[in-house]
Amino acid sequence: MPRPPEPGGAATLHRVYVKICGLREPGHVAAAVEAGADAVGFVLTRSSRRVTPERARELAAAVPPHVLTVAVFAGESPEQMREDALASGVRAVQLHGDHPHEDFTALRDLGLTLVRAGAAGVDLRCGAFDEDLLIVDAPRPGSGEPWDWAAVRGRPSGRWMLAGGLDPANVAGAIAAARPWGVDVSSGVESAPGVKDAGRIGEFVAAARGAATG
Ligand SMILES: O=C(O)c1ccccc1NCC(=O)[C@H](O)[C@H](O)COP(=O)(O)O
Repeated sequence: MPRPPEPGGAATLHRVYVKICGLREPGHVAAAVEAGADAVGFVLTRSSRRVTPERARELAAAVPPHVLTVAVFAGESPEQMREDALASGVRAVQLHGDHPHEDFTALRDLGLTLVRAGAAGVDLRCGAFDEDLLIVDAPRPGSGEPWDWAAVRGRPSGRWMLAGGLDPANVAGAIAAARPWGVDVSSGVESAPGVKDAGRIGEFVAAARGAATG
């Protein structure tokens, strides 16, 4: 199973992992890859950013193996997620919201990287649901709404990404405030709701890479 790199130790400065989410166009996927993103996300759930599994497969096919391709779900059944994940050919699935531990267990045999995502009230231990990565997000995913990132500093453990209202201008400060292992963004790299912007994608990755976390 593909696994992302280990998080840095307590006193180790490490390269921040960067995921760009909600991509719908080949040019924006290429921009994310070119900028040096570690992961790209395709939303396969109810959203203005939704793509079909077939479209996700087309987009994922152009992504080199060192970049993780992620299908994002929220509330679908394990059967539906299995079907759509396999149809899209991604290497990771992200379960957003109130999915129970059993849903992760039901997907484990697919051999994909499992990502659990939720607001700061969820269990903040990465691996608590047998997932490989954790995203700590705003209450409304994909809304672009900032929240009190510093409030979670020191609380999540393992490979965890900060998300929710990040953009090229604030991501370095958010990293300094929360000290995450990685960051995830969607709205903050768009020029209009649901419309990605190649320039902002590049700026976001550069700003996140310019920050260090320990
Ligand atoms: O992006 C969406 O539209 C979405 C809809 C439903 C569930 C999850 C969704 N996105 C998940 C993500 O990983 C986003 O990148 C994350 O919520 C951050 O979004 P934003 O605040 O817009 O940067």
